Amino acid sequence: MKVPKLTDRSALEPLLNNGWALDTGRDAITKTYIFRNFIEAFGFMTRAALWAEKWDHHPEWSNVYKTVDVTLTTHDADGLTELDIKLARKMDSLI
Ligand SMILES: C[C@H](O)[C@H](O)[C@H]1CNC2=NC(N)=NC(=O)C2=N1
Repeated sequence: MKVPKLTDRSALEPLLNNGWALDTGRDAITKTYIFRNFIEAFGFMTRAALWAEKWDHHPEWSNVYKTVDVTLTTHDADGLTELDIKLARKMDSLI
């Protein structure tokens, strides 16, 4: 299903004030989460994965020990959409 690109960029503002940054190379947002240990990091990924699957919207992410690097963008739209805002907010609520 096609989703429209984000036109109201003001929706990004609260996220950019909460650790998210605009990717320099493309229309995406990124955040690095650092947890106390691997189990906390992996627990976060597990919880986020369930929402990603439920919403059929998936992060690009990697994990090294207690660090999780996340990039959100909508591949179908080749850029940011409401789905990325929604998933970013959800991820922030899961830490
Ligand atoms: C077929 C399936 O619905 C699509 O491939 C979904 C899956 N997850 C997705 N995740 C993200 N981030 N962007 C997409 O465009 C996307 N598309």
